Amino acid sequence: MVLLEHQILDWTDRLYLTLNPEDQRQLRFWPENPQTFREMLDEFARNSQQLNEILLKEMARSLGLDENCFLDQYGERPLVTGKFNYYPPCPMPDKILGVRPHADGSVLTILLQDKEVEGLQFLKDNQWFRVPIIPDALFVNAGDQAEIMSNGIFKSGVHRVVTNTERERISIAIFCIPDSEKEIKPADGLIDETRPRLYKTVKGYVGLFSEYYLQGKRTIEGALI
Ligand SMILES: O=C(O)CCC(=O)C(=O)O
Ligand SMILES: [Fe+2]
Repeated sequence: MVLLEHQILDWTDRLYLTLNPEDQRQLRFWPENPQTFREMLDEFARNSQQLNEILLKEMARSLGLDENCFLDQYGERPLVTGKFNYYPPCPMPDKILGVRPHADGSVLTILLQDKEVEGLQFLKDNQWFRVPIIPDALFVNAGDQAEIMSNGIFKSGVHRVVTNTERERISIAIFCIPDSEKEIKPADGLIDETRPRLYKTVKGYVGLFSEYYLQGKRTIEGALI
């Protein structure tokens, strides 16, 4: 998205499609070619939502919480968006990134990586670590809203995508996002004297994302108490 005149662009082309709620789908933007695309994407969306549910229940249980504790925060009409990323070969990979460092604004992101070309890296202890390719495996990462709900236990990792001069790369990211009308906050069971509440109650969180991203800031900083 180009929101500012002098914005630094990422080396990527993207297609965003809203997958859920179904009545929000804008089918005119859904490719008709190949013919199986729409049906396959519909199935992928449904399976991704199921995976999101299973993972959130297990995440809650792993912290000794009621299994629906995180899932209940999604509200009536959770949003699922699919982001199709295309990174063309880049003549100057040391000067520009495919995606600049950021953390996702979702609760969970389910990523299908390119089967052959690496590019995704995560930041840990001030060092970038490559995410290896495991063909057909899904890579799942916690986003800012998982960090908020878990009062900082599940960290929303900072990541970036590097480009290369030789080969194009593709990936599909599915972002699982609560209803924008629903308030998100740290689970009560995760707050006590030894672990004080770290985050405010937020609403419509992903709406804040672009503004922070363009300023090179982390959105979650705005949610800290
Ligand atoms: O292309 C990738 O591997 C990841 C892209 C990403 O981080 C994003 O779309 O938020
Ligand atoms: Fe991301």
